[in-house]
Amino acid sequence: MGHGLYGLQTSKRNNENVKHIGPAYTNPFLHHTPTKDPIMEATLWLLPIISLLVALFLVQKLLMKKSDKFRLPPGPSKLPVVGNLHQLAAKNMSPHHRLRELARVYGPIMHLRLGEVPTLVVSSADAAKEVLKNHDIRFANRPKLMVGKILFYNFSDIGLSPYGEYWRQLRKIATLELFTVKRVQSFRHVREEEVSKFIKSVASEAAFGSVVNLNDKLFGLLFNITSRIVFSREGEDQDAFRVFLSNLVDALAGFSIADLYPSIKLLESMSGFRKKLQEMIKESDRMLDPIIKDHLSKKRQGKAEEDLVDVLLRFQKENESTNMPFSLTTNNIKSVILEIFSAGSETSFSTVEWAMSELLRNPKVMERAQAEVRDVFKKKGIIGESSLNELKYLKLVIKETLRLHPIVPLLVRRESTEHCQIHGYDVPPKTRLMVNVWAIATDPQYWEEPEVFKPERFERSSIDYKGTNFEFIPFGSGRRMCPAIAFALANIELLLAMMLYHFDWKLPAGMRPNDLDMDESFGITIRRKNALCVIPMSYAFSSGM
Ligand code: HEM
Repeated sequence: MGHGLYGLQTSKRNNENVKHIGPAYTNPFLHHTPTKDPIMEATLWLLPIISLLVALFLVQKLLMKKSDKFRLPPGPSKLPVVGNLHQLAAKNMSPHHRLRELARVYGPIMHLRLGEVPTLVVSSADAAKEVLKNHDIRFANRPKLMVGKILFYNFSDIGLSPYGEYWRQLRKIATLELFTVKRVQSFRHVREEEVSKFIKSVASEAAFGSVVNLNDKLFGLLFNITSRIVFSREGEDQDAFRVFLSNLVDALAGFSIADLYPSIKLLESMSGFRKKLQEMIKESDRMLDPIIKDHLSKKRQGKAEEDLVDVLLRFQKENESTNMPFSLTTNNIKSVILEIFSAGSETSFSTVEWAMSELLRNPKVMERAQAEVRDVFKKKGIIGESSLNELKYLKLVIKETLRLHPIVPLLVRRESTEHCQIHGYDVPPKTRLMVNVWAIATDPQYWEEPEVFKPERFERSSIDYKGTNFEFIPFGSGRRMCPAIAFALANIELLLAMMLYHFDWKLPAGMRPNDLDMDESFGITIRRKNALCVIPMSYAFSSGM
């Protein structure tokens, strides 16, 4: 498939030469447009929506008749038009929690209809193996969510692009160029410098016995590391990016009204979702256009160290000059950068925050992990990445964190391309797939005391991150599994090791370990609802380390 399919070159918002002009930047997400006449507006909204819903109901009736001959998986009864949306929204629980509850009633292979979208929800290791291994190719596609169309330049990132030649080529660049172990190692000095700045900043607060908001500090750190790796700059506009990221995560969930009723194109504009995404792409262009321009300028030519934007531009140039059938437009490159940037900061930051939360709630585990880090670093006399391989227990702590808090608990949405049978049930084409990896990783069928944080459970186990042990697949499995595991672990391991080496950590006055809340914010990723606030006490500075 040619790249022309993926670039929206004709549209104004995707004009690669677009420049940010006009007055000083204001964050579009923090402003509301005042409505003129709410009653009139509501009436104008309702009439077409009701007619559309009635039409949709009739179409669904027809479709249901057609699908009678199928043996669909079990699931809760469906209401006209909304399907099972009301059951998913009930109890105000995050989707992965609610889906686990429903799976306990209807079984590990469950059929839902979310709006008009048929959805298969898989909640056991056996069933996950069936869809992600035995039928991997049939579920290797991604649904065409609006966010992919607008924000990722017509699905031209890695994660949302349809299964096909373009994705294959891009995935090859990802695994052979962007996320190789060698590339990850080449950024070691970036991670070490940024983590060292972070440690100093925490130490200065520790000197006063202050309570530190780890959420803010960790986000800032991961944002800086990712900015330097991707485009060799310290992160700018951190606050605006945080809001941007939060909107992006919501949009990726696929729960916007336009994504739930994809056949009603009018809903894209009526719901305001299209407008919001268009504002986001302007914001993204405002951040990325100068970066690309800067990388193309003479200034950067001949720089010894390639960042990820350089790698992508080099690939673009090489393919153009050799007339390869596959090449990348600048919009394609921006789309990949945006994806790496979002995935790179959010996932690692949340994992470290959950790991620290679990360690604070489990002082014995904290003690053992700290003893190991301090022992290894002191013996080797090196505090940094080269000692990480010896931190066996710390690696188990990270595994156990990802078991209880897999950051993408339902995996990134997939969609079936053809009819198939899963454990005797029919799954028609264009069925969306959610694999509840959190429900599987907390299932007593596979895990003893599944709700307890116990890194030792992995001590004599061969379970790894490669996606072949289906009771533990925080990075997914199969063709579309996360290509950046080494990239993610490099950040997480170094950061945690340094935090445990340099500080003892205490909860704010009067709080006992069990008082620390572990509430998740509502959404499609697993994030802490409340910031993690702790008191660091410097440990190692006196020993000159
Ligand atoms: C703790 C950290 C991370 C976790 C838990 C995680 C998890 C995941 C999961 C569950 C998927 C979907 C897999 C599937 O559909 O089977 C995914 C896909 C992806 N991840 Fe990660 N990820 C992490 C870090 C990262 C980082 C740091 C990057 C990039 C710098 C990244 C880039 C991607 C990309 C590009 C895809 C899409 C792959 C495709 O569709 O072919 N991830 N990740």
